[in-house]
Amino acid sequence: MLPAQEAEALILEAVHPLTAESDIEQVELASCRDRVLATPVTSSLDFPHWDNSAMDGYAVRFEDVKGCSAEQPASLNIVEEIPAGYQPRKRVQAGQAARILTGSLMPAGADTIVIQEHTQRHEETVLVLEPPSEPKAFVRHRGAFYKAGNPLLAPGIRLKAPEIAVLAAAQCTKVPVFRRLRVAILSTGDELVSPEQPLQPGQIVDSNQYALAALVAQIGADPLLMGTVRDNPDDLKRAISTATQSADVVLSSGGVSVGEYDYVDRILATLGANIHIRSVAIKPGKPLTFATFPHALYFGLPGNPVSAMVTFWRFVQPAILKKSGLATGWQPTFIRAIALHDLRSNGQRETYVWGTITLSDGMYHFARAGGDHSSGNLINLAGTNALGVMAIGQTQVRAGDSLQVLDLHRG
Ligand SMILES: Nc1nc2c(c(=O)[nH]1)N[C@H]1C(S)=C(S)[C@@H](COP(=O)(O)OP(=O)(O)OC[C@H]3O[C@@H](n4cnc5c(N)ncnc54)[C@H](O)[C@@H]3O)O[C@H]1N2
Ligand code: MOO
Ligand SMILES: [Mg+2]
Repeated sequence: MLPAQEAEALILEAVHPLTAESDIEQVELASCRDRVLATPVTSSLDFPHWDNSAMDGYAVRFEDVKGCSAEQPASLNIVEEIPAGYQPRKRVQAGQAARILTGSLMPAGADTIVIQEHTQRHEETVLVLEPPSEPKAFVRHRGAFYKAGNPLLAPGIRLKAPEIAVLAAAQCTKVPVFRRLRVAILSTGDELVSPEQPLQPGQIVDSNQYALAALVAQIGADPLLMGTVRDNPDDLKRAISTATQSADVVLSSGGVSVGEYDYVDRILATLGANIHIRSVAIKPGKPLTFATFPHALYFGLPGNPVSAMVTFWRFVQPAILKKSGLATGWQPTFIRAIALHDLRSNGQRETYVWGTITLSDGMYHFARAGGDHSSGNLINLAGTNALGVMAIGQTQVRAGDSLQVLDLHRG
């Protein structure tokens, strides 16, 4: 049994992110949300594109207003009004000002903005009652935010609202992103039926297929639902072989423990897979298989519903995120929280306790889910958003103690 951290390192080491030209596709700007940028983006535009005003007020020469006060205001003649989108035609000379609105182009001759609140308007004259704090006050200068030709966005970032705003402003209408990974999902077990089938004694519904498909889609990959496979070596061999040829990552659930119908590892071996991991010292999730084929990663997840999801969150999700081309941020998010209940473990494996984190007074608190913490109990996993972690050798956490928590940030 490998310690969890060693298993994680071994898995991430075996994951090679998408890089190839053939893995890049161009998507419309309006459809690029949550995709991973594949190539650097630069712009031929400066940001701001022109010197412009940050405030509604008057464009002036600092020289003309620097000594003014309410008692001795500077009186300036207004030569022009510059609303947004208008190209100024007049040069501001000594004793003159231009009326200007936020975002509008600075007129030639002016170097400073006086905000409207510091002025009094009398028809075509403006009195400046308070000098600007410094020359160039409230002027946004061309290129101050970004100079044309420099790197604008780096590859490997997830495109969210701020990055999409940058792409739009840079007129990048077709966005180069990595293709979505294909993740094949198959469930193994003679006892499994689909949700619409009537249940006979001994049968249960294949819930893992749906849970895993949701988890895969939630991190931006495409789930391929391959259905259920009987505990029969020939069927299983055919299904695994097909899955590894049609996907980047294959997830099976069930059939990885020590029973005589647990065929997955044996079949992986006969198909020539390189089996790196057969079990990990975590609870739930001990019988986790990780193997590699030349063009696919294979995770044989345990069949118990909670074990399948815990091993997904702890090991599969970081691997898929790394493989998808993300440059950072694929590691699981562990935070510190105060336990609201006593937690127990036999200390033999790293133990994951499901529950809920809430933030109050700037501190996270972890409440253990009520009910049975069996890895077969999918009922009380619903509504949780975090896993409390107890290290190997740690047999209890007392209410009020701080503990490490895996944040599942399920939104
Ligand atoms: N003698 C031992 N027995 C077991 C060990 C062990 O070390 N020695 N490990 C236990 C642990 S831990 C786990 S976890 C399970 C893992 O078993 P498998 O991965 O082989 O899975 P199955 O035996 O096929 O099924 C286990 C359990 O999960 C249910 N299941 C399976 N697939 C699904 C599905 N798609 N949807 C919902 N539920 C599913 C299945 O009906 C079983 O109840 O092994 C322990 N045994
Ligand atoms: O993975 Mo098992 O009990 O550790 O569910
Ligand atoms: Mg089994």
